[in-house]
Amino acid sequence: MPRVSCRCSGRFASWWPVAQRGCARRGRGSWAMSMKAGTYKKHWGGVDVHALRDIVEIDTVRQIVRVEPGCNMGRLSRELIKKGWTLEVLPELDDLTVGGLINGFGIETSSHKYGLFQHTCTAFEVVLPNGDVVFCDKDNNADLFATIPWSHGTIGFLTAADIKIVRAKPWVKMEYRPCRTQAECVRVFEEASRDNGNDFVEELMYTKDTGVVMVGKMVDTVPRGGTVNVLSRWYKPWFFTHVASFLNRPVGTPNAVEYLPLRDYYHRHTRSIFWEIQDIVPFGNTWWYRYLVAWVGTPKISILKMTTTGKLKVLWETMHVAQDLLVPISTLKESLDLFHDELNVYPLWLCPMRMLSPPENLLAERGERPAVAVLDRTHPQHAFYPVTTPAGSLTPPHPAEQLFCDVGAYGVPKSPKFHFERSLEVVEAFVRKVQGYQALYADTMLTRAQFREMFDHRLYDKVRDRFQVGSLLPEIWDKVNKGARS
Ligand SMILES: NC(=O)C1=CN([C@@H]2O[C@H](COP(=O)(O)OP(=O)(O)OC[C@H]3O[C@@H](n4cnc5c(N)ncnc54)[C@H](OP(=O)(O)O)[C@@H]3O)[C@@H](O)[C@H]2O)C=CC1
Ligand SMILES: C=C(/C=C/[C@@H](C)[C@H]1CC[C@H]2C3=CC=C4C[C@@H](O)CC[C@]4(C)[C@H]3CC[C@]12C)C(C)C
Repeated sequence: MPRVSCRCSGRFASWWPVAQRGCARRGRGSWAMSMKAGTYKKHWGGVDVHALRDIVEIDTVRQIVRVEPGCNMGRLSRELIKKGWTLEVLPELDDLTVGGLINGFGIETSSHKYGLFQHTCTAFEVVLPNGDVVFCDKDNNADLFATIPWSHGTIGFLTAADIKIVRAKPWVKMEYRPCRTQAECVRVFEEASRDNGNDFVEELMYTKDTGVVMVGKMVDTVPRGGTVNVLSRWYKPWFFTHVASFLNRPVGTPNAVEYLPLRDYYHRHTRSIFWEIQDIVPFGNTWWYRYLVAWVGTPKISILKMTTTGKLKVLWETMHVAQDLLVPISTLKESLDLFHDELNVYPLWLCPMRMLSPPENLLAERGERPAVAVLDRTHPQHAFYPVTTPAGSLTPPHPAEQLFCDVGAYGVPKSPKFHFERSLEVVEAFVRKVQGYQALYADTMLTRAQFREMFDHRLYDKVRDRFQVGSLLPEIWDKVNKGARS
């Protein structure tokens, strides 16, 4: 059986005894993007995968990049774009890692075409709790391949992944479409998301009724007279404030168009950590801050995490939310209303994502009728996709429901109703009702039973039994529930 990267496997001989003493975890600790450190990192044995962060190979014939799990998006975008290539889905914060995006979830503004980050992977190399190094793809160990995404390291350690690459063009032609009613915000966003001719689709909602839909296409050149905006320059305003300015244009003026360097586009939210920076450095968008301090760079999330302690930490945990909910697009209006009522946090991030059906062999094994008939097979890249996970949990609730939307709320809620735990429970109950999903980097109040209701564990349980993961590795809920993080 082919292996993705055998050179990693030698390192496990010395790691594994730690895992066998009870449980195992990766060694990234507070460097990780998850909001809080897992307390499991203190109690359970550890396996350090820090050293695995290389780009092993860029195969332009097979259109695959082979990477180790610690490689981050900042590095991948730099190396690939330099060579004229990019990932189908390249999440926007520089420090997000391949391992975290596959074992958790990864999304970007091209997800309306390609699905989640994990859908663009074609093979994984995994070290199982018994020390075996296993290769998996859609034909070999397909069940393992399907269950690694969303499994949060509870089946084994990912040591390498093959990810699809596509040709990159140097510029993104970006059109900003301001919308001034909630109905318009939903309609314009949905129409753009259903159009595969758009390379990138995103919306920032600034109030309940106003938002800017951004539609991007990769292009080779900037036409004469085209407006170029090099977003990464230190003196540029934060991206979300720049986007908000398009709402000030008089109604009826043509939509603004800008040309953004591709890599600047991808990392447009890195400098302002979406918009979290406004609560961390409230004067950070002033001209004097930019000239005196901002040129040094943005504070790293990992550093912020390590330095947020004591009362400040309690404040962040009770007065601030960071939640991403994946909901069927047909429920977008209802979701926006609920978010407004319970949280009233703006800007809100809207990112469309294509929901992909599990492969027929796995559905048949589960005794289910394939929903593939409704997939858009006219596009060659959509002909086959693996199950998302756990256990195909991200299968659309209804075959016709293929488009979902990530609604991201990051900031300090202004709703008078807001109470951290109660509001989170209300929002989670809504997401379960509409058969949506929750991102697990943030807090979840779900009980184990509710969690199993949101994420279908059938294949996941089978795979853990098959590889005798047993008590060597915890279940996902044991790692992500509120009590397991501090
Ligand atoms: N646009 C996007 O998609 C964005 C996504 N995010 C979120 O951030 C997360 C990614 O952040 P990042 O800091 O890279 O990842 P994390 O270190 O936060 O890891 C996320 C999860 O994946 C597990 N994991 C990571 N690497 C491996 C591996 N090699 N083998 C097995 N399990 C692994 C971690 O286990 P353990 O806890 O044991 O280390 C953890 O449970 C995503 O899961 C996503 O939800 C955040 C911002 C933007
Ligand atoms: C998942 C998505 C986006 C998420 C980001 C907005 C959040 C991911 C990690 C979050 C943070 C981690 C740690 C922090 C330290 C604290 O002291 C302050 C807050 C924060 C910086 C926090 C801020 C929000 C995140 C960056 C989408 C794109 C799918």
